[in-house]
Amino acid sequence: MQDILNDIYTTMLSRTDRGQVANYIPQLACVNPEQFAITVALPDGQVFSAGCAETLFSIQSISKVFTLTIALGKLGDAVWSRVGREPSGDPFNSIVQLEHENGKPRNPFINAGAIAVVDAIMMGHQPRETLGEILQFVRFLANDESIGIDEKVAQSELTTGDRNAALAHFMAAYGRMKHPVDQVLGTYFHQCAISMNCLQLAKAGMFLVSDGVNKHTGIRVVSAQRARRINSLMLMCGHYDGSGEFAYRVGLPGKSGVGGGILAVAPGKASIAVWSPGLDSIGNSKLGTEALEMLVQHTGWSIFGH
Ligand SMILES: NC(=O)CC[C@H](N)C(=O)O
Repeated sequence: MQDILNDIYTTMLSRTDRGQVANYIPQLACVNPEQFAITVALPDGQVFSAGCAETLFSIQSISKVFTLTIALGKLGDAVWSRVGREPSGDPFNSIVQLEHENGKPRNPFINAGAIAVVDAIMMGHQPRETLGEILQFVRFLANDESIGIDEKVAQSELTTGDRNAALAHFMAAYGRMKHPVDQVLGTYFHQCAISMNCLQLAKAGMFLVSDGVNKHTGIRVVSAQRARRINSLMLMCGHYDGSGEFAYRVGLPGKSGVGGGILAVAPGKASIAVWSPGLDSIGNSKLGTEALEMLVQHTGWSIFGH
């Protein structure tokens, strides 16, 4: 495995077109696009990495996997009265479907859906408490108490977050927000600003590899059925309007973020985190996707076969 990762790393180093860093969040625009990291965590406890796997980055929308998991734990199937489970085929920050579909977001991974999920898990609490809960859950998943929030990134998004504010207010107009919009948005921006490295992220994904049990800690996080369902949502919706392309090229459940990270799950085999800040036109990590494509070619881990 180490040889495969070294090979991927060397290939990625040679790439000249690395995509564009997200520039609509000024703090993310400052990140050096030359960086690349990959970590593969196996259920037997082995962890392999190449590149700067200990460098922290903004997990952004990857956090939506963790908040969905919390929401399912708190609300069970009632989550699905707040968000749907279908791919949107539209960009992550799109508003168009909301008007046609009664203010109900298509899925929990587009921005509107993730904002609705945060509103659902707040349950009358203040943003600080909800954020504490999210952070605690991520630390528990990764078995790492050092994980925190990059306040600069959160503030940067807060001051440029008109688009997300529009989504939240639009949903509120349909009576779909139970908490003040500014509180929900503040919580959402901070959850997206969680900083992790590839090592931590791969470990946090372990519970989705082995039917809901994190084999590194031996703790059951969710039921096997729930893990399977989260994986299928990641496969269908985790890369927005690029989900079909990602399934075609990589064939694994995956969730991307505009910080350039991707968490991918090879059920029964491995949890994989990749990071390269440059994005493709859809907002998914360009080299991250390429690296995962190489990895499945070498390992045969695609859920669709070799
Ligand atoms: N795709 C993403 O990672 C988007 C998350 C980002 N925080 C936003 O709301 O725009």
